Amino acid sequence: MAKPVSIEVYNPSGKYRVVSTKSMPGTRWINLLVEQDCRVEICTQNKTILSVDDIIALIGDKCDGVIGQLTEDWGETLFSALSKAGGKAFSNMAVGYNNVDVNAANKYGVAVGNTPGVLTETTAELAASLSLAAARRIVEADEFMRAGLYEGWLPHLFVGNLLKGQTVGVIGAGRIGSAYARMMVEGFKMNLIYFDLYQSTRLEKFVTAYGEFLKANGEQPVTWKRAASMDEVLQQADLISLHPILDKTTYHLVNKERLSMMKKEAILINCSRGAVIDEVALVEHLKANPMFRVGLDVFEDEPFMKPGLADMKNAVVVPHIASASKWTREGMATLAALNVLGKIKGYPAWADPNRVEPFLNENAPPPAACPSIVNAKALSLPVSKL
Ligand SMILES: NC(=O)C1=CN([C@@H]2O[C@H](COP(=O)(O)OP(=O)(O)OC[C@H]3O[C@@H](n4cnc5c(N)ncnc54)[C@H](O)[C@@H]3O)[C@@H](O)[C@H]2O)C=CC1
Ligand SMILES: O=C(O)C(=O)CO
Repeated sequence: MAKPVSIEVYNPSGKYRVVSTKSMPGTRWINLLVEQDCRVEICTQNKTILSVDDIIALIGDKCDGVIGQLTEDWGETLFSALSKAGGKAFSNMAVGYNNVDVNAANKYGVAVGNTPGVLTETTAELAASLSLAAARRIVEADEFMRAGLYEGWLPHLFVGNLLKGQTVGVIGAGRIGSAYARMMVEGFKMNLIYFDLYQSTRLEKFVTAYGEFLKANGEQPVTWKRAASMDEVLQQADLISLHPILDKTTYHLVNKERLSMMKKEAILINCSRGAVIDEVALVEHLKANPMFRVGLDVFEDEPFMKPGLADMKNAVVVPHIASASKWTREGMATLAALNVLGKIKGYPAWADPNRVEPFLNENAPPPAACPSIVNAKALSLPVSKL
């Protein structure tokens, strides 16, 4: 028997019961649910990662939909419990949904939502921040200052890498990878090499146009290349940022062998999922190659780091904060709530989850649609017109 979990309730007499496994930023998401006759229950348990048992207790006997977090294990057990409680909708408050067994959700007819778009630039900005922090050794230099070790300017003090004119490599040039590529190309005049399963025509056009602009102004133009393999990116780039989804094909994509292909002074950034890198191999590589640097927002066994990583001066590490801006986190909460609400109300799935702006406009009611349902096709859900 699962233990009871503490909750906060909004609109106790609401017809539909929607549970959020965590308190989420902003109030718009709560208001939107309450206005549509939902009773909203928010888990207030003082525990960062809820177990499957905790969530079963939250779902209870009657639950129409759940908003959950990327730290939770949404598999057969939870979808079966949600379905038994009459639930038809779940949304991750995240764009990544590698914590969700979508096949299990399909089996129980539960729609699975995610939150694309609203975090694209925020996440890309953190990847860019880590790139600069690693290239210019900002964390090491900060620690040095605070330790009272600075005795005056020196020609060799904290010499790092200049990005201008170097090559940025992007693996996974989807929404976030493309946004990051544009920032680094335009902001730092870097050349681009990318690898993705699909061609990113818009990104290529952007770099071409910027290159022409630079040339017309008497500057060295930037260039782009779509690599035929990921290895080509690893071998040629000076700064590499990982932005694929995590699935079977991207698990340990960067392993010992691939690390050894990279330039000795390369920089590797990961704001996707920790398991895209073999973190044990990475620690060994950092030890053997002091000029190689990494910037990591995500880790293989979050919240833990593999032994030795915390001691590495050539690693900048932050706790999975890439989407952590106020506007983005409030928007993620809104999209997640609207995914669940839309399914409960029988609304169609939004036709283009890359264009979710209408749901984020606080001055107008959101469209009568679910912003992003990843298994809409598998469940044969109707699709809205834009
Ligand atoms: N650190 C953080 O806080 C955040 C992490 N993320 C992670 O970033 C991921 C990407 O997000 P979006 O850009 O919005 O998704 P997206 O779906 O637009 O982009 C993912 C890209 O990866 C490509 N891809 C898939 N398998 C690949 C492979 N084997 N090799 C190379 N490319 C491959 C896809 O074709 C796609 O273009 C999310 O799935 C999530 O895991 C997203 C937001 C915040
Ligand atoms: O959205 C995601 O996938 C995250 O990792 C957190 O924003």
